[in-house]
Amino acid sequence: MKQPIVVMRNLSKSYDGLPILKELNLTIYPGEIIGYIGPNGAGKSTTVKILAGLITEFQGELLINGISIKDDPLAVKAEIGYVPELAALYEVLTPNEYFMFVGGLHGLDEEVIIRRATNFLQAFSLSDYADVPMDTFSKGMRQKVLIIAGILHNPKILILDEPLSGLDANAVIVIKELITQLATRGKTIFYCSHIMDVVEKVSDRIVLLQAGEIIAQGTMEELKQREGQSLEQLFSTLTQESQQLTYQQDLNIALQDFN
Ligand SMILES: Nc1ncnc2c1ncn2[C@@H]1O[C@H](COP(=O)(O)OP(=O)(O)OP(=O)(O)O)[C@@H](O)[C@H]1O
Repeated sequence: MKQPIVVMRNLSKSYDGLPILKELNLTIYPGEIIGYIGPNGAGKSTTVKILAGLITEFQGELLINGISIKDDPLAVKAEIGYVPELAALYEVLTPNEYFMFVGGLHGLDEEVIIRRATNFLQAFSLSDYADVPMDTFSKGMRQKVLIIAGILHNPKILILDEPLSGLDANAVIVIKELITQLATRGKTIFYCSHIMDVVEKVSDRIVLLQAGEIIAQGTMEELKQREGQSLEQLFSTLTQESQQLTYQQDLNIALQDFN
């Protein structure tokens, strides 16, 4: 049996006494693609910020590659690549300048940074923009740059928060393939999203989060067998049915003058 790469034990987080994450228990193995799913406000981003070492105040235990993030945050951060959902980019820089900056923070040699950046820019059809300031870039182009920056240091764990937002169909295919290929090479992918069809296609295991609690997890097949429904229906049943009804009623009221 492989050693787990991530172990969460009773991981909890509160803000002003309000519980946001409630005793999460999760064990993840190298090469797994985890689809981390939940409605807005469920606590997905809070979980990944803890995983990425950005939130250090929490209860419970988090081990990355056997090391407690509380004991050695720097060692843990070196193993993690994080692509946030709404990331700020230094727009005055070109992609190459940005990669030199990010790679430098990770202590990579210039030559390694240039080789990896050049190859990924080529794979993402961005070679022509390698030396163009990013303030003119589309949302999708920026997202590609952020993803490359997240993997430049060859992390064992890649955390992607809504990675496909703003990407066109071709880019989605490339990113999906990238995720699969990284997992084949033993990397662990922690993929947060509410876009069911993509998660269904790429994930080995789906973890459903609702109001800070893991309410179901398993492979797509296991979840389907369990409920006999598609993941989207299951997700709706498990997390959103009552909200959805309220929302439909509210929308009908809001639209009553629009006939
Ligand atoms: N710094 C903070 N202070 C107080 N409350 C916070 C803070 N950060 C997050 N929260 C609250 O924690 C809850 C979970 O937020 P989080 O961003 O983790 O959810 P999410 O599942 O990522 O949602 P989304 O899909 O909308 O990104 C929300 O109710 C949010 O208001």
